[in-house]
Amino acid sequence: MACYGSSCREILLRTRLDCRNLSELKSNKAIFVCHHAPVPCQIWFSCKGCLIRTRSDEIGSHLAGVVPLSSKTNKVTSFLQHHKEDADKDVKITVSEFEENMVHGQNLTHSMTGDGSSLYLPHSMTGDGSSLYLPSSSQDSPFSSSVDFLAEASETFYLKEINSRSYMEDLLKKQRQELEKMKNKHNQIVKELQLVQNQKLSLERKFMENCSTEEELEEKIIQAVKLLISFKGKRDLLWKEQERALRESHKFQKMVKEDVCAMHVSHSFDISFSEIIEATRTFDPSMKIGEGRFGSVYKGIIHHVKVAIKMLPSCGSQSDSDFEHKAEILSRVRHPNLVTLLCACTESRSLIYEYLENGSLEDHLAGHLKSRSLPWQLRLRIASEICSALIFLHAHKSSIVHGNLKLSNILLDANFVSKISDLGIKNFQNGENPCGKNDLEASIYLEPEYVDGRHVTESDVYSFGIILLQLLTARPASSIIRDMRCAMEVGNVSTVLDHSAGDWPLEQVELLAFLALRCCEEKRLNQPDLVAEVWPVIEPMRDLCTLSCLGSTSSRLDLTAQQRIPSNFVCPIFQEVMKDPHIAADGFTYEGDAIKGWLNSGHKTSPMTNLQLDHCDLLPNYALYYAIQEWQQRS
Ligand SMILES: Nc1ncnc2c1ncn2[C@@H]1O[C@H](COP(=O)(O)OP(=O)(O)OP(=O)(O)O)[C@@H](O)[C@H]1O
Repeated sequence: MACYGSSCREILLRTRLDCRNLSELKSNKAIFVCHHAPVPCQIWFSCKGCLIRTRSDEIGSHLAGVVPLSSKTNKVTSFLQHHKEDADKDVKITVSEFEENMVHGQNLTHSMTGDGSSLYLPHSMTGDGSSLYLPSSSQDSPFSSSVDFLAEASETFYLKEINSRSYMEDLLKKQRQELEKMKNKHNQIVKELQLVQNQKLSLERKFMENCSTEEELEEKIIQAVKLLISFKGKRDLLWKEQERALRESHKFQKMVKEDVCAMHVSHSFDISFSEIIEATRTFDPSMKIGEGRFGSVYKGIIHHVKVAIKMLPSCGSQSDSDFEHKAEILSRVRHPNLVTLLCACTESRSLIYEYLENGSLEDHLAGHLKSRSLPWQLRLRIASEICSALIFLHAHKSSIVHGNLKLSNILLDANFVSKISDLGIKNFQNGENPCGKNDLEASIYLEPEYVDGRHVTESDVYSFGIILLQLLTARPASSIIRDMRCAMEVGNVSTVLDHSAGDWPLEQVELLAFLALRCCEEKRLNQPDLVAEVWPVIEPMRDLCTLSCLGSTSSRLDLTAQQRIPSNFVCPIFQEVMKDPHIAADGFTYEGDAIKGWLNSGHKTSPMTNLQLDHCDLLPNYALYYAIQEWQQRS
């Protein structure tokens, strides 16, 4: 028997009895209990089911009372169950219990627990205050019965313990499984947490990057805004400068117009010879443009206007008034595609024309100029312009016939707008006809029926046919009709085309070639009518060219003329870029003021074709207006 510290509120009783020596108690506790328990208490010491000693052996007392075990069974069992913690462990009786039993003089029964340990049972446990009788090892001794009972109880207890243990083990197993699950879950959560932390880190990194990008962008925005502000300032300045320049330009244009008007109004050849000398720097060779059958041509500036001065040879019998009169009549014939006769100098028999900067069609098609070859779009447009001018002339009340139409007389202005020159020049020749058969070059353009020396409109149609063929082929006029006819017969116009003009639209080309050959018919009667047959074919081609030029930024026409003013932006009457374009009944677009002025002055015909207008209504051409605006902003 062992006792753990007196401060401990419980006494652990354990009997370690040596069965080999039954006469002596070895356990100090047992000895203590034996000595200190109240005398009336009966104490049995047992070991492994054997009664080894009673206190009577020690103190010579005898049993105070024997209580039959059977009547006490329940209470003992419950006591045992109550106090037994584990079969292998000690049985505990609290000090208070023990002392109480000691104080009240209750008997303690020291009983076996089945494993050799001993137990004191207070008498109170028997329920009636009598002490527990534990029979001896003999069959019928009370101690022996007690041991059986204890064994039985222990067995029951053991079984219950086993059940409880298996239950506990199951429980434990489940709890372990739960724990395992929890662990797995925990691990999973830890992993997820790790993942989230990684994501958080990368997000933080991105956030930092974004922050720095944002700062950079902000910086850039600030710089861009500063730039914008400075650009706006510059733009405002430029606008002001542009306005000022425009005002000056308008002023200048007004001056020029006034000068030109002054020339027109006078119509009296008030250009003196000294002015001609001044303009030509005394006929400086560097001012000479060329020499024709009707005289030399010089360039010069008169009244701020660039002009071409044609010095006619002295006209013999032709009087000054005759010269002046003829010049005056010619100067009144105005068309956008006719070179305008501005004034004349009777003194020197000079005719002063508007100056066209881009030379003649002959120069371009014969490759005399170093500039690029004319693209097909421009050639088709030129064809329509010449046709338009001829229709205008032929529709004139006196039916004006040019009579000297050829490539060298088709001039191109700064915008590559074509104009027919030398109109009526033959009227200044006395008697002799400069376009006689002896002039080989000029004769090629003459119709075969030209025999009587009298030109008729059909002569111009024939010449126009030759010019059309030359525009298509750029071949010499001498063999051009034959060449084209051959090509048409074998159905291969392409072989005679001038491919330096680009990819011709063959469908249109064939139409035009067919029309040109009809113009070149030997019999006048077989020639087509310009208004009824030629114009309806050529006009759509002109529109096609305009679309093609506008649509294709890479076209060669653009290369040559885009930097210049697009011809359709220029008013055919004012010859200026239009500010307020209006479409008239003839389908042409004019500057609003120009066409209104034309109509208000009593004209009922088209300024372009001289044909009667169906009506005098005008329609604003907004599409062209916006195109001009856009172009002006770009350039
Ligand atoms: N208004 C003009 N602007 C610019 N150049 C012109 C003008 N008129 C004529 N020329 C140029 O002057 C040159 C001579 O022209 P001109 O009309 O006198 O002779 P031609 O047309 O060559 O032959 P022809 O005398 O048979 O008509 C040509 O090269 C022509 O391009």
